[in-house]
Amino acid sequence: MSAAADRAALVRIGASVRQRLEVDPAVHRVPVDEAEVFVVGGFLDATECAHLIATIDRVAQPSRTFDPETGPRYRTSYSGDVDPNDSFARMIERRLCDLLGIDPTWAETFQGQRYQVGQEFQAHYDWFDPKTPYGPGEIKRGGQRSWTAMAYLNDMEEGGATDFPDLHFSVQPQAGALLIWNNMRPDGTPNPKVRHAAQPVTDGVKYVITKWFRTRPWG
Ligand SMILES: O=C(O)CCC(=O)C(=O)O
Ligand SMILES: [Fe+2]
Repeated sequence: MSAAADRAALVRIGASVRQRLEVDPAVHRVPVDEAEVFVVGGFLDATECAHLIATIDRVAQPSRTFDPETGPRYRTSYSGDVDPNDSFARMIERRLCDLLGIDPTWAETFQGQRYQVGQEFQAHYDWFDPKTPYGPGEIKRGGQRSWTAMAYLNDMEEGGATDFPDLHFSVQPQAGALLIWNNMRPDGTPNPKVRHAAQPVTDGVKYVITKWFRTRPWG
């Protein structure tokens, strides 16, 4: 797959998801100019959040990152992949993929993540940099990460926000809310403005579940 073909595919997936989300009355666009960010309140109900939290507690291990250069404090949360054959996870996956209009085979397995007091995920991009040692391999295996969808599984009154420093906004976790953003610009190139961080948790435990969509079938 050539870089140009991938870029054209990223333009297409950017446009198709944008058009679908913009006409969905449950979806709200975050008013920022330099990136496409959407929120959906109540995407998951309380029972679904509780079920996913229990799943994360079963699979969570100290988080890893792709980049071996990152320091020890870079991603201190615990995370783990949700069993892709779990029927409950598949039901949530179908709902999410239907919302975005992307086939589930184009997305990575759900990753659950848990942050205890003091834990964080420092500022990063979800898109792959082809200049890193792991970038070309990932891009070969399903292509660039196009959209990210992340659901909060519990409320946090303070601490643990998802912060987009270059877009000047942050989102405080609310149980069941879904945050969706395009990692690319509409022209299919990586968006330098979508850098984001999970700020340190100051009280309680934060749980999220994330799905990263690619450019073509993954895996
Ligand atoms: O936990 C958050 O608020 C952000 C998580 C994140 O950036 C990711 O999973 O890629
Ligand atoms: Fe991220």
